[in-house]
Amino acid sequence: MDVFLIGAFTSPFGKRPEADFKALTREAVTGVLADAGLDDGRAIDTVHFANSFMHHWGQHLIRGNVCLAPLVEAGLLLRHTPVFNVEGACAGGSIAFRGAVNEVRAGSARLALAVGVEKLFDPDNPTVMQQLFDGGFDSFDRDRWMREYRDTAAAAGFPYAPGPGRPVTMDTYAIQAAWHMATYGTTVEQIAAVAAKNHAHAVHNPKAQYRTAMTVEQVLADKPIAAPLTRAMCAPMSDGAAAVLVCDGATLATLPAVTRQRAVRLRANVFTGGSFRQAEEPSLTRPAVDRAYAMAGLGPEDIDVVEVHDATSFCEIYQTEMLRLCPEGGGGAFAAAGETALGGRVPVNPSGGLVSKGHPLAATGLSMLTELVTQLRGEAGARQVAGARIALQQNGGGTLGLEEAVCSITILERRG
Ligand SMILES: CC(=O)CC(=O)SCCNC(=O)CCNC(=O)[C@H](O)C(C)(C)COP(=O)(O)OP(=O)(O)OC[C@H]1O[C@@H](n2cnc3c(N)ncnc32)[C@H](O)[C@@H]1OP(=O)(O)O
Repeated sequence: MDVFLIGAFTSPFGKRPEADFKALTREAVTGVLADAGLDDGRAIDTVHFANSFMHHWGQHLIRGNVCLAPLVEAGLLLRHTPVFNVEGACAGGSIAFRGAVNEVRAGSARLALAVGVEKLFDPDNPTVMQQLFDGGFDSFDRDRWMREYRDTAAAAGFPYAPGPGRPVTMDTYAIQAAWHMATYGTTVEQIAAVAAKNHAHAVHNPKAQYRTAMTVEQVLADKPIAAPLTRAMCAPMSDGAAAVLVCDGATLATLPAVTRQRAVRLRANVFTGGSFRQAEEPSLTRPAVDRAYAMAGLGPEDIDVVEVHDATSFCEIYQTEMLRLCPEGGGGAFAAAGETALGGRVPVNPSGGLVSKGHPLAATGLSMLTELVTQLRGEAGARQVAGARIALQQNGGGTLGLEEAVCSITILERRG
């Protein structure tokens, strides 16, 4: 059954101590309804709600129900609308999207909403991310997995040394970056070129957390986080929310003409799950994207615009390889040659990516979809990819060993 994205919305991302979870949820839901041209959400049959960190702020269970209750009270959603709470770290929003899509496909909903809401920035506890991942990683035997890459990384001149002031996520990506440099000859300048490209893209994204262009030299000179990564190559701590509304073809036919015209078709949605053996295999992205290409009857050469999970700028290099947009090991040179910049062969992260746009975990996957829907509608203004018809999202979540625990690939197509 065809599934259509009829609304997509992302709140401004950033350090937003003024906005609590309910306020961010309201922003996302009212925003997506307005985007879809709906006066209210009373026709929504089901809501899938993603969050990872609300426990830190005192809300452990039924997180979405609590955040959505004021909207039910205000008459924006029907009483008794079911809410499904999901958690998938940085891919939580994509998991919520999958839930909404599956309900439409199964016929249990005609109109389904996916929402992701997150608050990471705590002025009273700036190391909250570090604490969460450190606790979780103990049970994943992190050191055993890091050892697999550590020797190669050391040979590249970047021996792993645990340090304060950063979460272990940045360490795992630093080690992978060093391994890539040693194995393929990728340079730190190429990683910095990816960061500089995304910071330049974010200048044109009014919702982005950081909208200041940076040169390669400025990126390299920024605060060291975990060698070879500097701060300007790392996703920041962010608050924000995003939402996507999906429906079936029969429902689409009943909606206002402007909503129908701006609707985007889902061509493929594939997930893969992590294992403890990832260090011995290609990333989760490779099997996921191969299935997605087969499902859509498309290949990498058909993709016009991409949003990838650049938790660090190194990740973008690796993911462009795993998505088959360039040869394995060639991601650094591909980016440095401008192929992934706006105006290049296949623009990647026109939104600015996680590094500049921000990375409020559970909202991230849905914000990527918002960007791609905006691009396919031709509404992205100064960051528009000319003639974009097919778009691809890659969103990773959590970490098992050294790679993600969840990978989501979504392919979207412009209608008409
Ligand atoms: C495993 C998965 O599930 C997959 C994943 O995605 S893992 C990723 C999950 N996210 C993370 O782990 C977050 C990683 N990032 C961090 O922990 C921190 O941002 C950091 C350690 C990299 C830097 O922390 P810090 O040094 O304390 O910097 P911070 O105080 O936040 O920022 C200071 C200034 O630097 C600048 N800055 C920070 N990050 C920046 C960035 N990415 N780009 C540009 N400028 C930046 C800003 O001017 C900022 O000023 P504001 O406070 O006004 O925003």
